[in-house]
Amino acid sequence: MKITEINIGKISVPLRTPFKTALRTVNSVEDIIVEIKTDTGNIGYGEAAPTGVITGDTTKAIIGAIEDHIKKTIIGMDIENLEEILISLNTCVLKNTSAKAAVDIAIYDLYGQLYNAPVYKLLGGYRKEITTDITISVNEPEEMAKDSLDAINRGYDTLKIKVGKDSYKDLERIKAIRKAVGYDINLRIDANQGWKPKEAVKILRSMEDEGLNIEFVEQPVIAHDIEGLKFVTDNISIPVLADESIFSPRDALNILQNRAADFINIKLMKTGGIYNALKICSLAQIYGVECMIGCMLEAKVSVNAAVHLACAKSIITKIDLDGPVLCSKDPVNGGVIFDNRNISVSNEPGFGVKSIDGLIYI
Ligand SMILES: C[C@H](N)C(=O)N[C@H](CCC(=O)O)C(=O)O
Ligand SMILES: [Mg+2]
Repeated sequence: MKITEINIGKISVPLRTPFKTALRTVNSVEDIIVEIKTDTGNIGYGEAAPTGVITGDTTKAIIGAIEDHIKKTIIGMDIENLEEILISLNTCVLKNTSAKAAVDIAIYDLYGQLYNAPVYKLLGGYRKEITTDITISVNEPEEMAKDSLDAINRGYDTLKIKVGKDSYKDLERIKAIRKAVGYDINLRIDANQGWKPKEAVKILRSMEDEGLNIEFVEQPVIAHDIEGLKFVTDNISIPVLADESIFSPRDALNILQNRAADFINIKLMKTGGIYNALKICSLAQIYGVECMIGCMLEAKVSVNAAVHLACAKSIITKIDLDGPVLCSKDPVNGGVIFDNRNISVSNEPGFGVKSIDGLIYI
């Protein structure tokens, strides 16, 4: 099964409500779709999210990396030689993890089709169903409490609450949400780098003192400040999850060796796809550190791949794959099935994506 063609397209999917974090406000998913064709007539699909503020990857940079570097490197290669393709993909251009993720996902899709097996089975086949949380955007406390109740009415029992913007309001935000939802609902918080280390410790200790029962805090401080991250981890009881601080397996190893965080958030857009995500899973397993699988604002093509990875690996114990359910519609035909918070894989070969509505080729 040889790669003959790589096509690039765009999708635009409006969100149900604006997505707001300490880093950005977004109204729609505007992602790049990669379609890889082979001499056997098989098609593999991948997706890249241009989350410039986190990955540095803009729409044009993603297209440029694929057009100028990746295409000429992997066209003609045989899907049977998975390792060779993925090493070539990862070395033909530095960084550009979102472009690499889209291509890596399409390659794994084809690899599954080649062996007529769903990817989660090829990678470990640990389970067939997972349960995702849902994100509550950062807003005024009352609005966040209302959004939290709406999410519970949609069937979610774990809320990932965005904080870190106008941080003097963060304690009030969590108090308002806890009061509204009660103590049977699981609350995790994500500051998206919004706090300074000492500020983070102060805010999180007051949440502890108020008995707000937070499952974990995600990325309290700026991504490059690993010492600051460790300071927070060492000075609060709430577990700390590293997100923007970890892109590569090397980043993960550094955090693991320094015990700078309690958990790791793996996102395919940061790792450059499944190939490097698997290495992070292995490192985390060695250190006994559980992982979350997360996503950017992504539709179901790349989230589909993340679901397969999560179903394959036991070290992934926390799921934040709510991209598709934040969207007002699902343009992807085939693939994993979302039933509110429950997501299940099917036995279709590869990732099972059949077609994508509204795909505009560029
Ligand atoms: C969508 C997901 N639940 C999430 O919150 N991801 C963010 C980054 C998303 C973005 O800005 O596109 C995160 O975990 O930091
Ligand atoms: Mg995060």
